[in-house]
Amino acid sequence: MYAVETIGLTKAFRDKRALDSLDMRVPSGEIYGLVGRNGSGKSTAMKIICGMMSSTSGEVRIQGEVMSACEASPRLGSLVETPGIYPSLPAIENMMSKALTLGTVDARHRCSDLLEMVGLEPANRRKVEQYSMGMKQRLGLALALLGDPDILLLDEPLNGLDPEGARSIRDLIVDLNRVRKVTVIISSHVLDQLERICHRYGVIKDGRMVKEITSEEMEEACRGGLLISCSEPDRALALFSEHLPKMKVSMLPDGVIRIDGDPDASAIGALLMEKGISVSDMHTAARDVEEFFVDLMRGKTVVDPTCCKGGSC
Ligand SMILES: Nc1ncnc2c1ncn2[C@@H]1O[C@H](COP(=O)(O)OP(=O)(O)OP(=O)(O)O)[C@@H](O)[C@H]1O
Repeated sequence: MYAVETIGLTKAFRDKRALDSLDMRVPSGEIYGLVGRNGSGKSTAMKIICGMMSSTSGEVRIQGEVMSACEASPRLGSLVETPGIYPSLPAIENMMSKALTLGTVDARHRCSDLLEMVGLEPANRRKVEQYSMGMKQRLGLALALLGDPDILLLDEPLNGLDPEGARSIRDLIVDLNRVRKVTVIISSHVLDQLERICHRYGVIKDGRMVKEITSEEMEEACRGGLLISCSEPDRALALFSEHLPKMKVSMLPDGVIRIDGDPDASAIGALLMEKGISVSDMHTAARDVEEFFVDLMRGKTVVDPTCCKGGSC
């Protein structure tokens, strides 16, 4: 059973399909990065999953249970768009207001604990309108955690944060996942931020899921391969196709041959020598992770189906 699953989720705004039969599967206990270019449908998916918006068709399941339109699961906390913050109140009063709505037991203690956990001072009487972007994000996170959710939905929580602020929010997310076993769905187009914390990624384009991929599969796909410059690249390419049928071999525009994955360089060198092809250069090179995602977001199929176990890549 998945923590969150969408099946054929579709959202049409007049002439625009923001989501087009989106299938998304988020296993329990993972940090899932929702990746896509601007306008690809990330926020729309988040809003429908957390019950802020209805879908045109399709299904959302939270922990296996089918959700009705605009129904908010009590097991889910969210930080999507501007959270329900009252700017003229201090953080603790904002927390108390939501705690009262939720009927939180021992509310003041719980609110103070959560504010401390996200790095805000519960006794600070400053109005939230005077807070920095990072402080508001922290408050939004504390509010999302008030119902003690199993699942946390965070739409661009690192937006506008300086490197230190982003790192502390990232640390907090990792901590919630590791210690409290909270499943986290986080959207961002700051790829290197996600790369540090996610177990799995869903890459969406034009409202459709292009690929769901684990971080291990991504590492494998980006591990790169062997780049070979030799005297007769065309003959070498034919040779590799014959002798290395399971390897993905391609010729780059400059005539360099690339063998993906982790081929045995010395055996390849020996094969070329045996066939009288001289090698001027041979080295391994990794594929850039950002480039990998950008290719996926553009809809390019960049993952070699032979590189992953189990066929899920
Ligand atoms: N209320 C709306 N009315 C009309 N079109 C909308 C509405 N909300 C979103 N859209 C359109 O749906 C598409 C998906 O938008 P969405 O905000 O979900 O994308 P996103 O991936 O979150 O983008 P970003 O990274 O810029 O936040 C966009 O083309 C957007 O213009």
